[in-house]
Amino acid sequence: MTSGGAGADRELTGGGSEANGAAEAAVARADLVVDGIVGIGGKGGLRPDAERLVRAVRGIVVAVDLPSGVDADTGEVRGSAVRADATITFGAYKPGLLIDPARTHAGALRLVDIGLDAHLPADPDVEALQHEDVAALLPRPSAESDKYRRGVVGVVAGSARYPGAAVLAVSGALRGGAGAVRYVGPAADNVISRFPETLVHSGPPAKAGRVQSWVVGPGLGDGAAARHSLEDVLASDVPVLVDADGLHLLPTGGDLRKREAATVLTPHAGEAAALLGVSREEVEAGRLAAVRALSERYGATVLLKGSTTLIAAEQQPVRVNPTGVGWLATAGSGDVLSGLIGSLLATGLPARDAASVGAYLHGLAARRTTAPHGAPIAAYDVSTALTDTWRDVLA
Ligand SMILES: NC(=O)C1=CN([C@@H]2O[C@H](COP(=O)(O)OP(=O)(O)OC[C@H]3O[C@@H](n4cnc5c(N)ncnc54)[C@H](O)[C@@H]3O)[C@@H](O)[C@H]2O)[C@@H](O)CC1
Ligand SMILES: Nc1ncnc2c1ncn2[C@@H]1O[C@H](COP(=O)(O)OP(=O)(O)O)[C@@H](O)[C@H]1O
Repeated sequence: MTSGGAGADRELTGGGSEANGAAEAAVARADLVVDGIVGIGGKGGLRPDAERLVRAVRGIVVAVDLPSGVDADTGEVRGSAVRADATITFGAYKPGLLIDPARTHAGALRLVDIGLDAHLPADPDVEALQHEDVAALLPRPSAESDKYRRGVVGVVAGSARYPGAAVLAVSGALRGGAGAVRYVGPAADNVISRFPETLVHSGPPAKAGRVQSWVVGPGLGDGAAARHSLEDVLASDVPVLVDADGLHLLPTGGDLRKREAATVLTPHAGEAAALLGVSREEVEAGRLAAVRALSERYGATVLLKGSTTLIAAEQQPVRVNPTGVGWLATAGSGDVLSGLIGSLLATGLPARDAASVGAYLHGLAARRTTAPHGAPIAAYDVSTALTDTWRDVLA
C-alpha cells in the first residue's frame, strides 16, 4: 500500500498546473490516501486546487482528525469536502464528526487519546449520552409507587383524518415509564381497541383529570378544536411537549416563556423551518444553529429530529443523539417519540434529560428492530421494541 496525503499536499501548495497534474496522478494511483489537507480551522469547503486533487482519489481515504472541508464546530459543509472511509480523531470528538451533513463525510470514527485532556475546554459545546448515562437516568418504580405516583401522561392527539397518530403517540407513552396514559381527543375508540389500558376522555384537556405532563399535537389538525386544546394544555402547570400540528398552532415565543413548567418542542426540519421563517434546506444545512435559535426564541427545550437528532436547552451544551438510524424515517415514528418523551416527563425527568433519553431509546429500538443488516420497519414496531431496549440499556 502507498500513502498520498502529505506529499500530495506539498505539491499542491507548490503551485503550477504541472505540479498539480503530477499530484493528481499520484493520488489516483494510491490504494490508501491519508487526508490531512486542512484541520479544525478549515472554513468554507475545499479550495479549487484541493477539490481537484480529492476528486482524483480512487483508494480508501482515512482522514486525520476530521475530513477536510467540513466545519469542525458546527457540522456544516459549505462547499466540497473529503468523504472519508474512516476518520481517526484526537482528544475529543468534534461537533462536525457527530452532526450531519458533516458526519456522513467522516465514515467510521475512532477516537485516539494523545494526552490532550489538559488542553480541552471544560464545558463542551456538544455532548452525547452513552449507555451508562441513560441507564442512570431511567426512572424506576420504588416500593411506595402506585400508578399515579409513577406519573400520568396526557396525550392530546389524533383527528378524524389522522386517528393513527393518536394510537402511535399512546403506544410510545405506554412504554416510557409513566404509570398511566390519559388520551384526550376524537380517536378514543381507535386507541382503546388497540390499548385497553388507556384512560380516555372526550372533553377538553383541562377536564380530563390530573396529569404530570402533556403531549399535544400529533395528527391533531389545525381547526378551532385543535387550537383550544393546545391553549388548554399550555395553560397547565405541568411540562408540555408540543409536536407536529401543535407546532403550527404555537403562540409566539414570548407567550411560551410565561409558562412556569418546561415546554419541549419536537420539530422535524420542515416544522423547524416554519418556526424560524427560513427554508428547510437552511435548517438541514445548519442543524446546530437552528436548534439553538429555536431554543432561544421560545425559551424551550427543543429536539430537532432528522438524520442527526439534536436537543438544545438554553445555556447548556447541545446534546447529539448517537443512536438514530435512517430506517426511522417512516411515517408515524415521530408520534411514537413524542409519546415516549411525554411519558418520561411525567415520571419527573427534567425536560432536557427526558428528550435525550427518549431519542436515545427510540433510535436504539429502531436499530434493534432492523438488526443485524437493516430492514424496513413500521413506526409501531419501534414502540413494541422499547421494553427490550430499556432492558438492554440497564443490562
Ligand atoms: N398514522 C398517522 O395518523 C400519522 C399522522 N401524521 C400526522 O400527519 C400530519 C402531517 O405531518 P407531516 O410531518 O407529514 O407534515 P408536514 O406539513 O411537515 O409535511 C408535509 C410536507 O411534505 C410534502 N410531501 C407530502 N408528500 C410528499 C411526497 N410524496 N414527496 C415529497 N414531499 C411530500 C408536502 O408537500 C408538505 O410540504 C401531522 O399531524 C402528523 O402528526 C404523521 O405523524 C404520520 C403518521
Ligand atoms: N435520516 C434519518 N436518520 C435517522 N433518523 C431519522 C432520519 N429521518 C428521520 N428520522 C427520525 O424519524 C422520526 C420521524 O419523525 P417525524 O418527522 O415527526 O415523522 P412523523 O410525523 O411521520 O411521525 C424522528 O425521530 C426522526 O429523528
